[in-house]
Formats: sequence, structure tokens, C-alpha cells
Amino acid sequence: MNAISHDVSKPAVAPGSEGSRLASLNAWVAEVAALTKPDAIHWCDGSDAENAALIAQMQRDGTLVKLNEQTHPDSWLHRSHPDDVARVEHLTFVCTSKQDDAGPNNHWMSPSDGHKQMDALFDGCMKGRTMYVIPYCMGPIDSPLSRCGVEITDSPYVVANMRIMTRMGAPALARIEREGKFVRGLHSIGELDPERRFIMHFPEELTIKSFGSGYGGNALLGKKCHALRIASYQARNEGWLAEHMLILGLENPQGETHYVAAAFPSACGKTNLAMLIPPEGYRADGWKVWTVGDDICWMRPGTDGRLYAINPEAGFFGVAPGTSEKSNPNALASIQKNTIFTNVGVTADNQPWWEGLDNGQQPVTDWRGSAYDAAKGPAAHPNSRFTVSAKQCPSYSEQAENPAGVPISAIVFGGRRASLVPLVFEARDWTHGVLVGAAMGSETTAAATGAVGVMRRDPMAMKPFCGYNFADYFSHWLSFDKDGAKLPKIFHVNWFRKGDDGKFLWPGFGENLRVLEWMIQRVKGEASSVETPIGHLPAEGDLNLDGVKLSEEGRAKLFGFDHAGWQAEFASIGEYLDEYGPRMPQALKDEQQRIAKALSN
Ligand SMILES: Nc1nc2c(ncn2[C@@H]2O[C@H](COP(=O)(O)OP(=O)(O)OP(=O)(O)O)[C@@H](O)[C@H]2O)c(=O)[nH]1
Ligand SMILES: O=C([O-])CC(=O)C(=O)O
Ligand SMILES: [Mn+2]
Repeated sequence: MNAISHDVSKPAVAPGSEGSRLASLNAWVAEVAALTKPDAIHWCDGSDAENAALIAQMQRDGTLVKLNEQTHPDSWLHRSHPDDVARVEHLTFVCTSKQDDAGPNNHWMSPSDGHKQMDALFDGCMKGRTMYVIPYCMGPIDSPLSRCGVEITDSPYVVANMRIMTRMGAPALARIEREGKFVRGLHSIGELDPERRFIMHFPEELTIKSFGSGYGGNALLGKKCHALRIASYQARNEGWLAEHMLILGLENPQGETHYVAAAFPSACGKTNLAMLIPPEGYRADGWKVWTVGDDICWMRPGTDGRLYAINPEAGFFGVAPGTSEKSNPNALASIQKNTIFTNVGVTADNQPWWEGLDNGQQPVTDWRGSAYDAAKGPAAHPNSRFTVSAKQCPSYSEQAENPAGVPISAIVFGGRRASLVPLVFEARDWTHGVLVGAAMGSETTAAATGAVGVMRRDPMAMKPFCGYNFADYFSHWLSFDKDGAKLPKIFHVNWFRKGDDGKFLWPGFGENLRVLEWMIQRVKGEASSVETPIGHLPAEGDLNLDGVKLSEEGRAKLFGFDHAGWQAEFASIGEYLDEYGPRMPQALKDEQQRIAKALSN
């Protein structure tokens, strides 16, 4: 490897002059090395040569398998340990001094117990391994909204993924040296033993410790651990928002672009909406969707009172199954080269394959590396993923690199709801919109271990990711509604309503543009709606459904309002808010009661 490698017998000194602001980083690296006892320390510079050397090493030891060079140049398959395929919410902790600060929404441990438990796991865990030090920046390197971190890991797979997902290496280290402040993330794959696996967050110390998993959301610490759990905590103290949201730009035929941020739970459609290709007629008229981000959004009020958003990530860690030329052509085009596939199947000629790819090919090997046998389950794991640079996405927005961010016109919440919830409705005002987000429910997916298809409350799609008490988080959201604020309108969508036959009633994907169009018309005051106790619904004819085939049942369920059903839902929402006790903001409880009362008439 032609980059800076350090012998552990000597103190590990990062690039930077004596007494520079990297002193605390150097001290921490030395402290971690003393605990974990690696054979070597490697400071990642993010160069192509470094990446090539790591890839070659992983190819030699079997961590990566080369895919078909003709069809998928420079692309790799990684097969994880079969017990390490998703986030582990039951093993994820927020360690605050006071338990109440973590809230009922988090598993909690005291910081001293958390450190003790983790340090025991890390003790000597890197013997025989190289310790990689990864300086990274979340967000454009020159943006005041961006934040830096350093991840220490013993996994070259993590290094290769962090290189795609973040601005990693020398420029990030230079920013850390300037700022003197960074989030500390310590990671080891350990023995990949599910019994010795924990992901712990110490928000008061801006520190993360993750042991025993190599899976994305558990191991790429810039993503969920830093950019959501730690950042949400920082954002509350500093007056901004760190959210589980995609960001897209919707360009109309007049050439105006409106930016939309949307929070859907894991595996509920963010990547797909962010990369939407408009239906044919719309395309001909000049409608376009630009992708700014597909998973995380950091937003801050600008001097004009509007919310400005950046995507802190530089790549996509997207769900493979269901991605096809028909459902998401932009994603498919993005992953034709320089892509790491994790836990997909492969074809006879070594191309990646997953359920729903629908390209006429067949898998011969499943995600475990066994001969494919349909009777033994899917070829690709349901949570198999691709990691790819955002720059390879044909719809990647030029504005995604704008250090000032993009102004948000609409915020959208949504979940997987087979029943009750209509296709779209609009909140009356900001407080109502915060309640709509707080009351979100969704059926669980394969993105986390545990049962799939179980309905649970997932406020703002942040249930697994909010680094502090949800009651305080809702108060923080409410606090943005102040003099001079020009806040986005808030909407709720449901692409997943099912009919009596158990099939989705709404065609979804590209057709979701019709819903975005109505939202922007509402933002501009150009579209009408019908008022109901739960908010404004589009009236028959308000949404352009030309060319969409909907059954009688579909129309009724997607655009109707089920009074009795919502009465029961609001009773359940009231009980949910009460679980947070007196910390729950009164304004939100009042809003819930106002609507419950309107529904009782
Ligand atoms: N029926 C239907 N399914 C959809 C739609 N959009 C996405 N999906 C499916 O939902 C699944 C997950 O979608 P993604 O867009 O990858 O989810 P995500 O929200 O980005 O997920 P994370 O990366 O886990 O945060 C895929 O299987 C998609 O095919 C839609 O409009 N309708
Ligand atoms: O974090 C991950 O591993 C993938 C993801 O986006 C999610 O689960 O929401
Ligand atoms: Mn996500």
C-alpha cells in the first residue's frame, strides 16, 4: 500500500504540524491503538491508489468477489456473514447522563456502563489486523452546514464503502485541522458474533462505539450513527434539523425548480422517489426530477427565513431488490460500474441479480454463495444493497454540491399503510404538520432485523435514528415556527394502500410525480382541496389522473376519508403521545385533541 502506514511501536502521528489542532485526534488514535492492539495503523487519504490496494487485498482474501467486467466494470460482490445483514435496533443504545434525555424511543445505558461494556469488547480486538483511520466530512467539503468525523475501523470493506458514501481522506482531515472538532467513531467487526454486537452512541461526547457488525447502518458510522443519531442531538443544540429524508428538485415545464424533502421509514421508497422519472406525457412536457439526496437531510433556516437543506452523504447505500429498468431506471444506470453489491445473487456469467430486477436473466448462486434453489428463499437477501457514488446518478442535481444548500418548499411524511391512510393529504399549518410527522405509522421492513410487516409508530421515520427524547425532538420541530420563518408546507403520502385482493392500489414509482405536482400547486396556491379533520385532501379532479387506471375501489380508498377509522387512529395517537409523559409538548397534545374532537362529531 503506497499510503502512510504507521508502525504501532511508534506513536501514530497524523499529518499536521507539531501542536496543530490535530493533537486531540492523534491522542485519541494512540489511545484506541493501545486498547485494540492492531498490528498496523493506516491513515486513509482517500486516494485512488489507496482504494485500489484495499480492493486488491479484499479480492485476495475473498471479502470481495469480482463481478463481470464487461457488463459491470470495477464492480464487486460482498457476501456478509449470514447473521449480519441489517441494522440491529435492539442492540443500538443512546448513552446520555440522564436516562430521560434518551427517552422511551431509545435503548439507554449510562455513559460509564456503556464505555465499560464496549471497551471490554474492544480490548485487543485488532490483534493481527490493520487499524484504519478514516477522516471524513458529511456534506460538501466547503459548506458551513457540513460536519466532520473520524471513523477508526478494522474493516477494509468499511473503508471502501466510506470512501463512496462520504467525502473521505485528505480534504476532510484538512477541515478537521482547521475546525479542531469532529465526531469520534470507533468500529470493529470483532468476531461478527451476534451475541457480542452493540452500537452505542454518546451524544454528549460526540462519540460512537460499534462492535461486532460489518453491515452498513451498523458499521459505516458516518451514516445513521453520525449523520442522524449524533447529528440530531447536535442539531437540537445548534438550531437545525438532521432528518431521515430524501431531497429532490422538481423542475416544471417553465423551468422553475422546487425542492422537496421526504421522510419515509427504511425501505419505504426514499431512493425511488428521489430518482423518479416522470411518466411519458409529463416528460414530453418538460418535467424533470433532480436527485439531491436519497436518505439523509440536514436543514437550517437561512437569513430569508426559509429552510435550506444539504445531503450530508456523497453516495447511495440503496436497497437492491425491486430495482429495475421499469421501477428505477436512474438507480439502475447508476450501478453499472464502480459499485459494491452486498448480499445479492449472481448469474451464470457473474452479473449481480436480485428479485424484481426483471432483466430476463436468472440467478445461479444465492447471496450466501450456495447454488440458487427457489425453495430455499430468495437469491438476493431482501435487504441486499448497492453502494455507489451519487455522481454516477444521471439525475444527480448540480445543486447537491452547493455549500448553501437548497431551499425546501415542501416536507413530506409517509409510511407503509395497507389500510386507512389515503394517497395524500396536506397539514393545515406547521403545528399540525409536526403532529402528522409525530403520528406516522409504518409496517416494519427487512432493513432492520426482526419481524417484517408489523405496524409501529415511526415518527418522522426517525424511530431508529433520533439521538434524544422524542418529546424534546417534537418541541424542537415546533420551535421553527417563529416570527420571520417561511416554513415549507407539510404533506403526508401513502404509496402502499392495498385493496381487498391484497395488491397495491396505487401504481407508484414514476406516477408519484402526479402527487408531487399537486403539492407544488398547493404551495403556489394554485390547486384546490377538500378540508377534513385530518387535513386537506385533493378533491376528485384536483390531481391529474389522466392515463392512470384505477378501480372504483382504488379511487374510493386512495382519495376517500374513513371517518370511523380515523377516530380509532386518533385515539391510538393520543395514547402514543401520552407514553412520553409531561415532556411531550402541550401544543402537540392540544392539536391531537382538537382533531380527535372534530372526529367525534
Ligand atoms: N408499491 C410501491 N413500492 C415502492 C414504491 N417506491 C418504492 N417502493 C419499494 O420499496 C422498497 C424500498 O424502497 P427504497 O426507495 O429503496 O427505500 P428507502 O426509503 O430509500 O430505504 P432505506 O435505504 O432503507 O432508508 C423497494 O422494494 C421498492 O421497490 C412505490 O411508489 N410503490
Ligand atoms: O442504515 C442502513 O443500513 C440503510 C438505511 O438507509 C436504513 O436502514 O434506513
Ligand atoms: Mn435509511
